[in-house]
Amino acid sequence: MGLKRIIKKGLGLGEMGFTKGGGNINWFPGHMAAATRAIKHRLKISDLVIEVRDSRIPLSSAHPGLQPQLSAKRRVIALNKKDLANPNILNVKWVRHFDSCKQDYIAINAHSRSSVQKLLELVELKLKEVISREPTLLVMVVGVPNVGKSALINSIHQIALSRFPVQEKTKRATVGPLPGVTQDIAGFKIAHRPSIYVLDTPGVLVPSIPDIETGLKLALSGSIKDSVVGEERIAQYLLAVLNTRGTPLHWRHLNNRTEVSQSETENKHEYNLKDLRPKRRKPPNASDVTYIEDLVTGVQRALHVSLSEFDGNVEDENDLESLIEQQFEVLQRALKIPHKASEARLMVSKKFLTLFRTGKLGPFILDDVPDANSGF
Ligand SMILES: Nc1nc2c(ncn2[C@@H]2O[C@H](COP(=O)(O)OP(=O)(O)OP(=O)(O)O)[C@@H](O)[C@H]2O)c(=O)[nH]1
Repeated sequence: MGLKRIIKKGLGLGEMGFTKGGGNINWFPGHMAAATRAIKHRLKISDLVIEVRDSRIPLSSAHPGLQPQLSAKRRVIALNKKDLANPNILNVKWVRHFDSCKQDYIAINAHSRSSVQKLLELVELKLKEVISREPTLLVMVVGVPNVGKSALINSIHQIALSRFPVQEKTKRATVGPLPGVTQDIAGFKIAHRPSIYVLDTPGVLVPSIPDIETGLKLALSGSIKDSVVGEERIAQYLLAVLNTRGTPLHWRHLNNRTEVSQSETENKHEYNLKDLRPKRRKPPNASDVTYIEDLVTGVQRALHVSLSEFDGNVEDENDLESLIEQQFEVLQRALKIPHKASEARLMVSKKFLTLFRTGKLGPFILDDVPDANSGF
């Protein structure tokens, strides 16, 4: 298939931070090895683990190496960032998959209080149905980088404060999970009788990369730093995925607003796409929103036209490569990147990735649902 081949050929196997075939990655900082040992220790003393994964990559954001320890524990998989994942695929195919594995899971948005509350209800249910006499139960949050562990723990903290305001004075409760031994572990109290604490420090798992495509998916979702793989390769991969799935062919809903507001936006080349990130205090103003909407429409229109007019075969690696090359050029115009910019290709890649990662190009799930019984 064109996508698989282009990943190996066009994306420069071996030049990336991956070893051949995927394998270990050479960017893994030494201090994370110590962190992994600490996670194993905290896992031992926890009564339940919330394994956070990215809904866009429900399998690639798992950590196969730690799965034996995780599945030996009471575990709830929190498929976070559900707002960025295709709801039809998530709520039907993936739900069926996790059900068939008999694995407790819940799709959440870590920024949404009601969503996190539902997760906590499931956690309490799982703990209380088995343990009622323990005075203190511990819940640990783990996951690979950038899946939203801190966002989740912040939301849990807010909910904990509303349930047990006394925490406000002490901020954090130190709990002694083993009889007679007080451990220096801090958590937020979320339930009483038995007391349930969620540890305030998440366990950061090292992403596992069994093959190059998994590495690219992790990079696209932000679990591996862009600099390890290179923005251009990640953008190439994204274009390969979009084209082989025929996604741009669905972008027919294009209106004429881009032309209408072209003059308004032409002078705003310096607008920073970082401003797309949600801001609490200063939401983007109306003209910024219009600018982003026009940019998205322009990008979708450019990809729609280039794919629908393409007379090659996207399953053929050479054809797919030449289509992607053309698309880099049309994207440069759509993203209003000055033609002579020496770093144009890098700028195109960065802006295009930002649009995808913030969900502006629509919800997406990159992993395919595995065959029955192939694990989770
Ligand atoms: N759209 C969306 N973004 C989210 C969600 N949860 C977290 N994020 C964003 O994802 C990014 C990473 O979130 P963090 O909470 O820092 O992720 P983390 O797992 O703690 O990351 P590390 O500290 O690298 O291990 C941030 O920009 C969050 O705002 C979610 O449910 N939806």
